This record gives sequence, structure tokens and C-alpha cells, in this order.
Amino acid sequence: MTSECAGVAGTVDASPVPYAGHRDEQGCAISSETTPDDASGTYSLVVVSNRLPVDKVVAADGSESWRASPGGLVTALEPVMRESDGAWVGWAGVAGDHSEPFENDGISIVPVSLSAEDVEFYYEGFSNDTLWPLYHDVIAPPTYHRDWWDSYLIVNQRFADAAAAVAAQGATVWVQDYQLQLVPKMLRESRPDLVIGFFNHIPFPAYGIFSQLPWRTQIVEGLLGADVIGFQRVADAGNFSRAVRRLTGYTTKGATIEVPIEDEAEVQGNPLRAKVSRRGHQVRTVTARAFPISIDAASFEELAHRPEIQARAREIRQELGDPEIVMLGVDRLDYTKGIGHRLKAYGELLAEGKISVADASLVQVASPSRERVQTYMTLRDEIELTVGRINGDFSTISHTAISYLHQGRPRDEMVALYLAADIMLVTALRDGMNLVAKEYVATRFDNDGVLVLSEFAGAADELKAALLVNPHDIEGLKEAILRAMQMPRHERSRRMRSLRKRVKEHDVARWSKSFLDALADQTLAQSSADAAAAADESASESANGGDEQS
Ligand SMILES: O=P(O)(O)OC[C@H]1O[C@H](O[C@H]2O[C@H](CO)[C@@H](O)[C@H](O)[C@H]2O)[C@H](O)[C@@H](O)[C@@H]1O
Ligand SMILES: O=c1ccn([C@@H]2O[C@H](COP(=O)(O)OP(=O)(O)O)[C@@H](O)[C@H]2O)c(=O)[nH]1
Repeated sequence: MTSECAGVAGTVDASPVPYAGHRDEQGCAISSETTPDDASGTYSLVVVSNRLPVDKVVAADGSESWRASPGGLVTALEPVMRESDGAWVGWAGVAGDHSEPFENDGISIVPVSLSAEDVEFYYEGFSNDTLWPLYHDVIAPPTYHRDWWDSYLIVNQRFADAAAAVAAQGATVWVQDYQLQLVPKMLRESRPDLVIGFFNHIPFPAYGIFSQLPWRTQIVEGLLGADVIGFQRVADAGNFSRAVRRLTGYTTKGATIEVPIEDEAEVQGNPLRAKVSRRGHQVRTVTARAFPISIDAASFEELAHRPEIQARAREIRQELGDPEIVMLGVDRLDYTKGIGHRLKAYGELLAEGKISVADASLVQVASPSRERVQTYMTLRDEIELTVGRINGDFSTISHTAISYLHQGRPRDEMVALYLAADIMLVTALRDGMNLVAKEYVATRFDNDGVLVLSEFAGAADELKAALLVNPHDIEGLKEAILRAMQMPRHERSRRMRSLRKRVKEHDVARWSKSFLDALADQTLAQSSADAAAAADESASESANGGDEQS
């Protein structure tokens, strides 16, 4: 890859002002387009994520169109952004220059461009072949390449610059996910006036795993640039705090971390942030704790009530040959999702004659994901081989064992599938949250249906009325499937009511509010501590006769 000092500037500002912030391994400044003095954006809320809600699709004839982009991060953030008049900074999902800001469905979009090499090194490489497997408990082996890290640094700086260019003075910038862990520190260096949040959508691993990462200290320092760092599970926040203690020696107390302030400009940029620690150092406090993400439950329920979607659900069952029971899996085709374990359990139940294809048919939506990463190519081959074998061995002319769709399906169709499914199988080996589990529950206003849920998905912390399974235990998984098939109506209803209560009360609006409130509280607590200190000081000055002017 190129790591010359020129040519790595971002794409938002046409006349970039270089700022000597981060440096790459050759010691070249990775340019930043804003300085504390020229900060002049207009948005008071800026969300920064690798993915935008829409991907640009370039057809063979060169024509361009936009389509909804995959994954739960977008599902969760879209309703939040539609409710605010903030800006969403992110990548358009395809290599090339796509830097013109635009409006999409009521959301202001600020694209960040990635070259083909950025996509290969930063996105497919460091994000999805280093961090993704490492953070998902090394289910697949992570690959470590110094070129990928260099690219991660450069692209993170580009995202930080793009956010800094559109953020108003004192704005809140909310950075999302593992692809952008250096952005909080980069932003704080260029814009100390900003309030910075970070939310990690995937697990944060135990230190024994995280410590493999050659750049572990830089990652932790990058994250600590934020005022509030959010995780899906309490265990993730605990793992992060332990990593901070081991790698930096900073003091942590509960959810609070004291981060020394080294740069005086940071104090000048935002004097309210600084306080003096018990050891006499200037520090700012960072909060790191769990904020489990959710969905817009009401909108899923509203879709489920629509007559045309209910008709589609009935049609799906007919098309499947009206089996007694329809089971459903919906996942990006990712090795973290445990699709192979699910197929193995289902295949064995068929082979042992415990179920037949007329009793129970499985629909598996496996939406395409990260298709140029080798591990994903191998996974696809394995899954499709297994599906082919099970279908060959057990399907009949009237009933297909597994209806396999290697396609992303639109939201309406997802809801129809959820309504059509008697049993939802979520068997992730490791998953930040798994919004599909919550969507299934939100859709089932009839209080019917059984959720079989992996204890290794973040959703298991909240959805305790599901049938919780260890997907590595194939016998246990088979028993859970049989139990779900035989569960009496009153038990299904009792469990589903409890699940629905949780998801409806803890929806995505509550998630974003609790995170943004925590950010605001952090700033307020800091300013009131500062005001109290100022009041103490002035009281003691008055007691001592005050200064000449008072
Ligand atoms: O952007 P991609 O590389 O195509 O991947 C799609 C998204 O996958 C991941 O989603 C995570 O976020 C969900 C919402 O918090 C959560 O429920 C799920 O468990 C996570 O895997 C990834 O974290 C996103 O950055 C990707 O955009
Ligand atoms: O064909 C598909 C497959 C998935 N999804 C959506 O993609 C998201 C997946 O989020 P989840 O948290 O379950 O997993 P992720 O893919 O983010 O790891 C959910 O909102 C699904 O409804 C979709 O719209 N169409």
C-alpha cells in the first residue's frame, strides 16, 4: 500500500487545512482537515459509522442506484437519525469517490470515500479479518498485517476529519463500532470542544484474547478519547475496563475511568472536562458501561398488523407445502452466527427419524456478507454443501427440508417470514446483540411462536424467557428444537408475553436516549463539579477578604 506523506487527505473539505495529529509508521502526518480554530460545521449531532444506511450499487452499464445496506447497526440507527436533524457520516459500501453529501429518506448523509485499496486493507482486512474474528472469541483465526493497520489508521483519520468538518461547536459526535475505534482520540485532538460517544456493536473480548492484538494499546487509547463508551453486555464493559488497567495503568472505579490529560490544548478547548485526580494529575473521566441496543419495536408490530403482510405469511406457509411447523433462521452469512451448528442439529433430527420434512420445514435466509474475505467464501461453500446434502437426503417432491435463500430480503418480507415461523432459531456462537431475535418477538403480537436463542448472543442477557441453548452442544440444541415443537400453547404464550414486554419497553429510542443522556450527564457532572469548585474557591476568597475588584 502507499504510505507516502502526501495523498491521504480526506474528501469532505475541498480545501483541507492540514493538522499534525496522528502519524503513520513512516512518521508522516496523517492529515486532519480541521483545527480547533476553524471548526465550523452546523450539525449539533453527528453519527459516524463505517456503514451508511444505503449502499451505492454500480451496474455493469455504469448506472448507479442506492439500496438498503445490510446488518443490525443500520436497522438500529436509522430510526434514531430520522428523529433527529443530525448528520450521518459513513461509507457508501463501494470503492471510489462518493463524497457529495445528500439527503436520504429524511437523513442528511455525509459520505466518506474509500479507494479499492482502503476497502481491501481497512475494511476487508483489518476490520473483518483481524478485529472481527478476534472480538468474536477467535471462532476463526485472526490475521495480523502491518499494512492493514496502517490503512486502518489512515481511514480512521479520514472519518474523524469528515465528522469534525460537519460538527458544530460543542456538538455531540457519536462514533459507532469496531471499524472506527481510533476516531474518538483523533476527534478529541482536533476538536476538544466536542462531546464524544462511542458504541461497540460487537463483543469486547476477554484480555487473554484481546492481548493478541499487536496494536492493543493504541486501540484502547483510541477508544478512551470518548466521554462515554457503550457496550452491548455488562461482560463486554468489564473486559474493556480490565484491558485499560492492564495496558495503561489508569485508575478505574466501577464504570468510571480516569484518563490523564497530557495536552494543554485539550484543557483550553474544554476547561469543564478537566479535574484534578487524588494523585494530583489533571484527568478527565470516561464512562464505560453496557447499553444493550434494540429495535423500533412499534414499527415491526405495525408492519405485522398489515393485512397484506399477514396474507404474505400465509402464502409462505402454503408455498412450503403447509408443513406442521415452520422453523426459521435469518442471518448474514457469517461464521459467528452458528448456521452450520443449526443445520447439523436439524439434519440429525431428520436422520434419526425424530422429525420428518412434513412435520418441520426449515427456512434459512443467509444474506450475502463480506464476500471477498476468504473465511466467508469458505463458509459459504460449507453451508451450501450441507444444505444440498440434507435436501438431497430428506426432501420429498412436496416438501423441501431446507428452503435456502442466499439473498438479502426487504423488511416487509422479513416480517412476513417472522409471522410464518412457529420457531425462530438464533444459534450464534458469539454475537454482539442479534436484532433478529428482538424483531421476531416484536412481530408476534399474537403471543405465539417460540424463540430458541443462543446464550452467546447479547440478546440472551435480556430475553431470558426464550429457550436458551449452547449451540456447541448439538444434543442440547436438538432437545431444544424438539421441546419448541412440542411446547403447549399456554407455555408459548406465557414466554412470548414476557419477551414482548421486554422488547417493547426497551426499544431503540430508549437505547439512544439512555446513551445520549449518559453523555449529557457526564458533561453536566463535570461542569457542576467545576462550578462547585469555583464556588468553594470564591467562598474562601471572600472569607479571606476577597480580591481587589470585589
Ligand atoms: O457492514 P457489514 O460489514 O456488512 O456488516 C453488517 C453489520 O454487522 C455487525 O452488526 C452488529 O451490530 C448489530 C446491532 O448492534 C448487532 O445486533 C450484531 O450482533 C452485530 O454483529 C457490525 O457490528 C456492523 O458494524 C455491521 O455494519
Ligand atoms: O435478508 C435480510 C437479513 C437480515 N436483515 C436485517 O439485518 C439485521 C441483522 O441484524 P443482527 O443484529 O441480527 O445481525 P448483524 O447482521 O448486524 O450481525 C436485522 O435488522 C434484519 O432484519 C434484513 O433486513 N434482510
